[in-house]
Amino acid sequence: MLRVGLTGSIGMGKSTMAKFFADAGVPVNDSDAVVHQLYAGEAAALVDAVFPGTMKNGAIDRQELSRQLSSDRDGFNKLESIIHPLVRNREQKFIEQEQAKGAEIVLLDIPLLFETGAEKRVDVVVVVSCDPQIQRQRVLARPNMTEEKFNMILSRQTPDAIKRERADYLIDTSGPLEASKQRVAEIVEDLKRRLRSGEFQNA
Ligand SMILES: CC(C)(COP(=O)(O)OP(=O)(O)OC[C@H]1O[C@@H](n2cnc3c(N)ncnc32)[C@H](O)[C@@H]1O)[C@@H](O)C(=O)NCCC(=O)NCCS
Ligand SMILES: Nc1ncnc2c1ncn2[C@@H]1O[C@H](COP(=O)(O)OP(=O)(O)OP(=O)(O)O)[C@@H](O)[C@H]1O
Repeated sequence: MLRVGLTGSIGMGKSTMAKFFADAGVPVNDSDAVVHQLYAGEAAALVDAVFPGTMKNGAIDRQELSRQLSSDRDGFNKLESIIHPLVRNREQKFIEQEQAKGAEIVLLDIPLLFETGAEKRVDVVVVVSCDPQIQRQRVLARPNMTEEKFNMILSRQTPDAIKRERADYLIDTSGPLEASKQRVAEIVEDLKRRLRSGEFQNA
């Protein structure tokens, strides 16, 4: 089973591209979505123990958590040490389930693919990128987003230029959605062709 890692900096269009892969029939595991599910379940009490007052009605309030992170120098490190092992666990379960179903290709949407060494767990890396001005506009247009939060998140991510260099496939989302969708279809076709040709012997 071919493991394709999808990554990209904040607002580059990663989630939108992951949906296009799913539309093309590729099962997707979305790490950001897993984090959000964990906050509404098993991770809520664990996070609230370290960031008191972030749990509201049994679920983590991400806005309150972001607020606390902005004034805690070591906050992200503490949070990531709780969350990342749980996310990794969910990813492993997803892989096992898809393997049991006989999937040929799976897409692992991993925002911190390069930062956490997840590159080693995948056979192919797809990077989603766009013009930095477009990225900025998209992100700042989101509700509850501030310049400070955008910068805080960006500072924890590998720069886009380095991601681009390390990509096996690049999707530039600066243009229309339809063009990005076409690019995803092209990548899926190319991966299937390479699989058929026996290029991924160990996958
Ligand atoms: C900081 C939090 C509260 C902000 O929540 P919010 O709903 O506003 O944003 P969302 O989760 O959709 O993330 C926005 C963007 O920031 C990126 N991002 C999130 N956490 C991190 C991080 N620790 N380091 C770098 N980038 C991150 C996401 O991949 C996404 O591109 C939330 O992202 C969080 O709890 N992050 C810690 C968990 C984590 O490391 N997630 C990354 C993927 S496993
Ligand atoms: N060609 C395009 N490709 C992808 N997204 C586009 C394109 N044109 C416009 N957009 C818009 O840009 C936004 C990208 O958001 P999306 O949630 O996919 O990014 P993301 O990289 O997953 O963000 P985050 O990392 O913060 O989760 C969406 O609102 C999407 O509709």
